[in-house]
Amino acid sequence: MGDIDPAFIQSTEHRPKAKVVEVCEIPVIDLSEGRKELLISQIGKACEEWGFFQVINHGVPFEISREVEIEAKKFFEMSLEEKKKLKRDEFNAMGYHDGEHTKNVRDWKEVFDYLVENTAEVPSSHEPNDMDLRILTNQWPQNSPRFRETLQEYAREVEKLAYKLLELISLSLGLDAEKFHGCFMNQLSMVRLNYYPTCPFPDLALGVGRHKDSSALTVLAQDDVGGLQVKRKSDGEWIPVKPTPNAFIINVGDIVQVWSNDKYESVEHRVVVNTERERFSIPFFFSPAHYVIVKPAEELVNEQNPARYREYNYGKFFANRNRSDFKKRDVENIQIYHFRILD
Ligand SMILES: O=C(O)CCC(=O)C(=O)O
Ligand SMILES: [Fe+2]
Repeated sequence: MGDIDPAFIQSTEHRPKAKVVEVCEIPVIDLSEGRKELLISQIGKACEEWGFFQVINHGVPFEISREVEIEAKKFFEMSLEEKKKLKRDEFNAMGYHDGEHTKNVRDWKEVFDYLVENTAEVPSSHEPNDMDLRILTNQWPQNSPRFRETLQEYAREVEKLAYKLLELISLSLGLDAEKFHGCFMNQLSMVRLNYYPTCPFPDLALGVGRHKDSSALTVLAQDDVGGLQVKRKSDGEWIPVKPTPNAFIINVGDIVQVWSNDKYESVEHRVVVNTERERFSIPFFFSPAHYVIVKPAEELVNEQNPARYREYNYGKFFANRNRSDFKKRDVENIQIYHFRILD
């Protein structure tokens, strides 16, 4: 490859530094810990201090994770022509995509997205008064039943883990374990296969630009290459998340930030690429149904601690994001702070 397409170039302030210190500060939490109170406090502390943690002994069978990795690799090795048969578009956001923009700069990656439920209703448009709905549907490659079966099985397993984590997070906030479970009936949760090819310009481009996840929480599997960086809350430094074998990385998404009324923050993260090794990662975005109204939990709001967010409709937020993920636009896409009530 010769010159870099300018669409990929990050502005100077957002370019990755050539040298990053290899530190592993993100807490690692053992979910097989039998003392539940201890587990809840570890999770609460990690959510407060980092918005990120890793889990081990999480119950997702290793073989399933391994098989998904193999299927993901095979998928992205297919010709562009084959992959483009499953291309996602403005009407159906599920399938293959290689032109995603984060904050209006193109990401150095290819993705394949699928819903945990095979279909899901979403608003037809981001316009607040447009009540029309449409159906998103998974797109699967033909002649590859194994791909579909493996990915669906994986989604079911990770979903179980996501519910378990949501319970622990709710308990850590002093809320009922199942306080938010109802929001995930008709969920919009999806799994993304991320493929980051090697990049001849790793100092200019990013695999994914800095962003916060709009999910309630994200359960991410990464391979052993590394590249994910988290913005440390204490000083704004970008801290690499060192790959831990058989661990999942969990991060608080925008929805938990709002539900917790800012006790937990959806922290910015990004992915750096490199010249030597391609990388795969698989996030599961645990997200509610389109009709869910997201607002701070009433138990956490009082006169001393008033609600810090206006309520919003998750489906409209999703539709808005989706619109701007596709092409470079002149304005910043929708962000959770747009709903913040200013003091
Ligand atoms: O690849 C990764 O490690 C993280 C990807 C990510 O943040 C995302 O897809 O939202
Ligand atoms: Fe993310």
